[in-house]
Amino acid sequence: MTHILAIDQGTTSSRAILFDRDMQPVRSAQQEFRQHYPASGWVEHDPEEIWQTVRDTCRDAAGEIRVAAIGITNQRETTLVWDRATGKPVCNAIVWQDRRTAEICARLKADGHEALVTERTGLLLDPYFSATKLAWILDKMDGARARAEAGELAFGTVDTFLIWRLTGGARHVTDATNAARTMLYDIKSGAWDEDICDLLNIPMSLLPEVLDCAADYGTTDLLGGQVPIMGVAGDQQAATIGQACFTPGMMKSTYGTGCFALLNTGDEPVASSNRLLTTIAYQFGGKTTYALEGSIFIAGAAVQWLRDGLGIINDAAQTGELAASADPEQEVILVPAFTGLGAPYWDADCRGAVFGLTRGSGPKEFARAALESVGFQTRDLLDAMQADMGVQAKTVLRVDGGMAASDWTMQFLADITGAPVDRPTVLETTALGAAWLAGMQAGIYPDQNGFAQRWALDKRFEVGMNAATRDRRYAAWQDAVGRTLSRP
Ligand SMILES: Nc1ncnc2c1ncn2[C@@H]1O[C@H](COP(=O)(O)OP(=O)(O)O)[C@@H](O)[C@H]1O
Ligand SMILES: O=P(O)(O)OC[C@H](O)CO
Repeated sequence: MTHILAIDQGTTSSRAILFDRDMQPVRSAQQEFRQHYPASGWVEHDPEEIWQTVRDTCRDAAGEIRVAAIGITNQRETTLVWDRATGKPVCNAIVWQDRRTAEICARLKADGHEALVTERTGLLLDPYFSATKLAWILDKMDGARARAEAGELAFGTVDTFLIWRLTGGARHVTDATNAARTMLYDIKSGAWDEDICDLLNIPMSLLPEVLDCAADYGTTDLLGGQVPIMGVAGDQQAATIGQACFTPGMMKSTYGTGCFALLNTGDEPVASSNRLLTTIAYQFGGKTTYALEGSIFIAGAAVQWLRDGLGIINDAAQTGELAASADPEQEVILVPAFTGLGAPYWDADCRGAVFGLTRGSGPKEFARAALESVGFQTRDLLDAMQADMGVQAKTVLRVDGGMAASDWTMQFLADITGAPVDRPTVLETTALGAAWLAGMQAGIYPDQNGFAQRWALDKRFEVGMNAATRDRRYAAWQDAVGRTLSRP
């Protein structure tokens, strides 16, 4: 038995990818599931659909092959609460993109609590993170608080929920990277924070045990026999691992529904002065490595909007060609604040805007504006990282995720950031990271150095745009954002 199964439970789909002894993906299965938008700014997933799609894709990907170990990576922050006796969720999962707790966050900020939260968790007081979503569930779901106080309920991010289901309720666990995204976890001491739990009235009995990224997470009979779960990391941290960003100063950016850039900062957490997040990159053998993270809520989702909202493309892959044929004289700018803006603005209330429209603006210009918005937003993050870290930040950017397949977008990214962009041969780095954690723990895959040496370049995008054009275009973006923010 030398195959490793990686579960990648993402925002729009669940994937299972089988890796062979040489860490090559050999089989995969993917299922999309429904997005529920019950009110403006609300986003939910049905936990049973998450579970069913994971279960089915795992069985499809594994087929008859006997799996040595399972690694799990997942959309982070998304919040679930379930009954310990029945495993039944008390309500839909509240997704990371959901802004329903903006008011709770505003109130906590007004009461002066943000400094403590940031000091302990490395995060900002924003609805993005699990803590206020969990508080909302306890407050709003009938009887939830009483049941929580009686010890009947369990909280978890998606990894925890999946492990609970996979192990038949035997394990209530998470890993340090997922814990770091709850806004309830002290990333320096490595423990749940009593003060923040008190502040939000969250009983600590709800919280899972926190383990290293490579550890014993229990076993599952899902694939027949008993298969151990041996690796867990939030998807952006798994991508950081999969991109082998193990040295301080190395940085990756993943382009899926959203975009998340992580810069390895080594053994010490770096507090950001530029509204980035301080987070855990990974934890091995009880030793924590930290990262600075910039989180953008809308990247590939802007392309989905071109397809599903505007109907100007049938397939994401058409966008690059359309953008390439856009009128070079027009400079349409899309600020895709569909669910507010993330780093470095953290404006939950603003909504998207388009600038620079003329009578000649059409699908091509919209397509280009959507792809460019991803580059502009990444530049915002890299500038913030540079300001926090000095010159170290503007090294090469390693990219991955579905949208990294777009050459046009990656070239614009290099042009507008002024830094080369490296795309590896394996774009499924998130799943690779999870597979490596499990395979390494199982003694099948190489150690950290051996794994890093296997990273292989597909294509480097060199900077092509001249500095004057770059500065002018970026200034136009900053102006457009300034006019979009709810509190300029
Ligand atoms: N060739 C492409 N050009 C532009 N965008 C693309 C391309 N291929 C995929 N995408 C976008 O990438 C996203 C899918 O990436 P993926 O990593 O699967 O996302 P997630 O894990 O968030 O579901 C979608 O939003 C899609 O619109
Ligand atoms: O599902 P993705 O790949 O868009 O990632 C979601 C992130 O983990 C949210 O923080």
